[in-house]
Amino acid sequence: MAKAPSLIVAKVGSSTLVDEHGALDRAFIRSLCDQVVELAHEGTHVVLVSSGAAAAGCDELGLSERPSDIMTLQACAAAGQAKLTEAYADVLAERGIPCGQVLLTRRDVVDREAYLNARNTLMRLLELGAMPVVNENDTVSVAEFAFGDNDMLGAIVAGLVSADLYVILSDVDGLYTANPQTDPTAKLIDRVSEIDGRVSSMAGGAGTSYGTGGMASKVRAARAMLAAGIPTVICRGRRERALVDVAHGVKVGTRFEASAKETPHELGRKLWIGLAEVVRGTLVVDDGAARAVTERGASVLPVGVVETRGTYVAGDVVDVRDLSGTLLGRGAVRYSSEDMSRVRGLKLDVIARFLGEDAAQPAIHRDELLVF
Ligand SMILES: Nc1ncnc2c1ncn2[C@@H]1O[C@H](COP(=O)(O)OP(=O)(O)O)[C@@H](O)[C@H]1O
Ligand SMILES: N[C@@H](CCC(=O)OP(=O)(O)O)C(=O)O
Repeated sequence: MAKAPSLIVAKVGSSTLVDEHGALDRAFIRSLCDQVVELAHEGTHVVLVSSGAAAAGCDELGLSERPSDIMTLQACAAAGQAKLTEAYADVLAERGIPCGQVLLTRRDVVDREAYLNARNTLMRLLELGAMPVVNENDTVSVAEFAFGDNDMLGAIVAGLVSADLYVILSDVDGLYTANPQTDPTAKLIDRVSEIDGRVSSMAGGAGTSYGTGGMASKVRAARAMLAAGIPTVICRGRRERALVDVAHGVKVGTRFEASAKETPHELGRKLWIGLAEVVRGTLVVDDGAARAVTERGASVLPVGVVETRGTYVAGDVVDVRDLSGTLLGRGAVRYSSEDMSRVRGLKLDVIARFLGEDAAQPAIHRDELLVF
């Protein structure tokens, strides 16, 4: 029998958290917390990524339907987040478990220091026997800094804490060959080992007015987890004991099994860069550099960079593309765009001679480069 996971990140969607009247479904929250407690007794910790703030806030503020303007939506999220955390905290307290609220934005994972602080907080909460409840900080996240959907936030958190398993609890049994709400012939897929264009094209948008990303965002998150070597299961959250069964290795929903080329631990640092969608520029590399990066996992050296695009500072995330424009990877660049245009095409010893030893660095170090 497979070893029980010691750390699970479980993401639960809005459509699973609210009842048919749009109010928080406390019976569901109780059953979810019961499962978390049962797993804790077995030595499996759970970090919960919970959506539902905007949905709960609509109910709290007396709005009959989900607003479409961003400011009212953010106000709903603020009102609802308080209710949501209170609901988890009350139920967990009855079971003797404290809960800690962690609200993140994409900016937090792009910034290395904030990323480490978030990780330290999550790990410390677990050490202290508390369950972290994570959500996007919707009141400050707008436009480019918004995760937009919590499926990817959950994937980022799973990478952040080097989880053994990522579970997406949704309002559907898993990934079907087509949206089962509109296609009655759609079949459930129980296992996926590679996400190609065929798999991606099966996954459509959200099924209810509460959900935001639909199956498409879950499959994107699963793809990131495959790259990180973290197995991912998408299943129906309301299925009785869904989380416990998945943790026990029962076949439930759709399982995306990682190819495990690299261990999650090794990939943890790179994942935050690869998933950061605030990309400030592009390095175009020659064929030799492209081969070195993709075949040998080498760093990108200035000598292989033929073109730099965009305006960035050292530490920003940039794309790496080959001469035909294919995206090879994404990494944290060590030069500003201004310096990059000076050093591109030069060998490190030449850069050292003209600019000093300290200035002679890889354009992107292999440890800070996620190759796709
Ligand atoms: N191929 C597919 N398989 C399963 N569900 C799909 C598929 N394509 C689209 N969907 C829709 O995705 C929905 C789940 O996503 P979403 O509504 O965002 O839920 P959540 O609130 O759990 O994030 C399903 O209810 C379904 O309507
Ligand atoms: N941060 C938002 C949730 C966004 C989101 O991704 O929702 P869902 O698609 O239901 O997981 C909220 O709490 O309302």
